[in-house]
Amino acid sequence: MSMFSTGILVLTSPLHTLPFRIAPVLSSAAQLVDRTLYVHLHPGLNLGGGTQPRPVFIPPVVDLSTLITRLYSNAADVCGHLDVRVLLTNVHATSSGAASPNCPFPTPQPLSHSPEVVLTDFALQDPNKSHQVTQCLERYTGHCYVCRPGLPSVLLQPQLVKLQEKEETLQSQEEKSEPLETYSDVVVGGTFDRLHGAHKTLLNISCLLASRRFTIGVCDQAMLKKKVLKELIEPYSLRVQRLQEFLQDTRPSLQLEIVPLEDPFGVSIVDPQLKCIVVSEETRKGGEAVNKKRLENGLPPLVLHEIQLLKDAHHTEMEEEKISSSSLRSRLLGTLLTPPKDTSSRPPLPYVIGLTGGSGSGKSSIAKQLEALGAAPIDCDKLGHEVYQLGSAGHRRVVEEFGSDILNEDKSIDRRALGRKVFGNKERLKALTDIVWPEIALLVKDRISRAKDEGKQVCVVDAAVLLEAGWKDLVHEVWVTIIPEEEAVLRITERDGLTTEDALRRLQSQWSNSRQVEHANVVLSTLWEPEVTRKQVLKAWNLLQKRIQQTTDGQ
Ligand SMILES: CC(=O)SCCNC(=O)CCNC(=O)[C@H](O)C(C)(C)COP(=O)(O)OP(=O)(O)OC[C@H]1O[C@@H](n2cnc3c(N)ncnc32)[C@H](O)[C@@H]1OP(=O)(O)O
Repeated sequence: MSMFSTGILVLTSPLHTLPFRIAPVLSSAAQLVDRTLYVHLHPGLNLGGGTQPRPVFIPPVVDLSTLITRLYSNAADVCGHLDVRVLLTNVHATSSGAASPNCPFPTPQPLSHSPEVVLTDFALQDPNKSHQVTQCLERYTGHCYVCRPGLPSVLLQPQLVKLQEKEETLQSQEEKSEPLETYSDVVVGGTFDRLHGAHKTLLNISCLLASRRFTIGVCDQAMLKKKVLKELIEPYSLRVQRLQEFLQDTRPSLQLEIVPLEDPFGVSIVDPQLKCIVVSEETRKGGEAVNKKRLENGLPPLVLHEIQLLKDAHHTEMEEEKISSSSLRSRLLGTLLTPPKDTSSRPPLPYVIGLTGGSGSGKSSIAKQLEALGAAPIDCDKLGHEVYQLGSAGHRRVVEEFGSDILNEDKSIDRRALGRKVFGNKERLKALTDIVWPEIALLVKDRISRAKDEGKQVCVVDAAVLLEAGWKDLVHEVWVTIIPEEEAVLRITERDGLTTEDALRRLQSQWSNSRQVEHANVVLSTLWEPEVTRKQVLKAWNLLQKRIQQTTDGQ
C-alpha cells in the first residue's frame, strides 16, 4: 500500500550490478510511493560507517547509460504508474571525483515535487545500526535536495535478500567503467507526447552526453499531420512544459533550448555549434539525413549516438513492440480523458451519454454495441427525419424557408435535395438547423424520460452535431468518435454514394476531430478491425458502470 506521493531512491550499489537488481528495488519502492520517484545515484555510498557522507561527483561512464536504459525499461514493467526520474545533477566529468568547492550541490537542489520519503538499497550489515543509518540517509539527502525536515527514511534491503547470491557472482566480475565521450552541444528531436520511459531514456542519456547545451526540437502542427490519433497528442505548450520540468529536475546545470520542429531537420542542419545528435535504431536514417544536409550547408557532420529502444512488455498484438506514444494514445481510447463537469442539476439516472463525431466515423455501429450492452438508443438523425413529416410544423417551415423544389412528388421532403442546398453553405445550414434543432431537442428529452420510465440506467443520444448544437447540457458525458478525414471520405462515398467533393462538403460543415476532442470526456475510434472497436466499447462501458455506481452511491 502506497503511503507517499513522491520519494527519492538513493542507489548505493556498484553501477555494474544495478542493472541486475534494479527491478526488485523499483518494485519495493513502488509499494511505498505512488506518483513521482526520483532516483539518485551514489555507487559505494557508505551510510553505516559512522561518519556523515557527503555527495560526490560521478563521472559519465558507459555503465551509467546502460543502467539508465535498464532502469526505465524495468520501471515500465514493474511500476508503470510511477513517474520515475533519474537525477543527474551529480554526474560530472572531473579528475578528482571528490566533493569540492565546485560541488554540484553547493546548496540543496529544489525538485519540482517535494520529496516525502527517502528510500535506499543500502545493505544494512548490522541490524542494531538501523536507526543510525536512516538518520545518516536523511541528512545526506538533505545536503543534495530541498527536503522537509524529519524526512522519513526507509531501507529497502530486507526485501532484497534473495538477490545476494546473484550479486556475489557479479561482485567477482570486473567492474567496467569505460568513460562516455561527451560533447559541448547535443541535439535531439521528437514529439515527446505523454513523456514515457523511452523519452526519459533518450533525454537522460543526452544529458550525460552534453556538457554545455542541450537542444530539443519538438514536433509542432505541420509534423503531426500523419500521426496516428493525432487529436490525442498533448498541446505543444504542455509537451514543452513537461520537458522543461523533467530536465530542470534531472540536469538543471545544462543550458536548455527547446525549439519547435516544423520539418524533420529544424535547427540541427543550421546550428554550427552542435556536435552530437542522439538517435534510436528507428531514427538513425533521420540522423544520417541531417548530416547530409549539414554537409550541403557547409557544416561539419554530427556524431550519431545511437541508443537502444525500450521494449514494451505490455504491448498488444496490434501495437508496436517498442514503447511508443501512439500505443499509449490508443490505450486512452475508451477511458475517461476528462471528468464530466458538474451534472448535479441533472437527474442521476438515466445517465445520458452524448455520442457524437464526424460523418462516417462509426457512431451508429458504436451506438448499436452500447445498445447491446444495455443502453437505450436515441438516434437523432432519425428524430430529425420525424420533424419533416408531412403535415407537421417542421415540414411547413422548412418548405417556407427552402422552397418547394426540395419536395418529392408526394410532397414529402427530399432530404438528399435539402442536403445539397445546406451542406457547404453555412448560412443555409443555419437556417435549417434553427428550425429543426429545437424540435429534435424536445424529442430527445421525451425519449430520455421514456427510458427513465422503462427503468433504463443509460441512454445514448447519437447526435452527429451535438457539440455544434450546444447540447452538452442535455447529457452527462460527451463521447466522441474519430477517424482520419481521408478514411471518413472513403466511407461516406461508399456508403452514401456521394462524390468526394460532396463528402468533403459535409465533413466541413462539422467541427474538426480536434475541436470535438477538446470537449470529449471519452474518445473512441473505429479505425481498426471491428474486434478492436468492440474491446474499446466494452472498456468504455465497464468504466462507465463504475462511474455511475460512484455517482449514485454519492446521492
Ligand atoms: C444536434 C444533432 O446532432 S441532431 C442530428 C443531426 N441532424 C441535424 O442537424 C438536422 C439537420 N440535418 C438534416 O435534417 C439532414 O441531415 C439533411 C436533411 C440535411 C440530410 O438528410 P439525409 O440525406 O437523410 O442525411 P442524414 O440525416 O442521414 O445525415 C447524413 C449525414 O449528414 C451529417 N449531418 C446531419 N446534420 C448535419 C448538420 N446539421 N451539420 C453537419 N452535418 C450534418 C450527419 O453526420 C450524417 O452523417 P453520419 O450519419 O455519418 O453521421
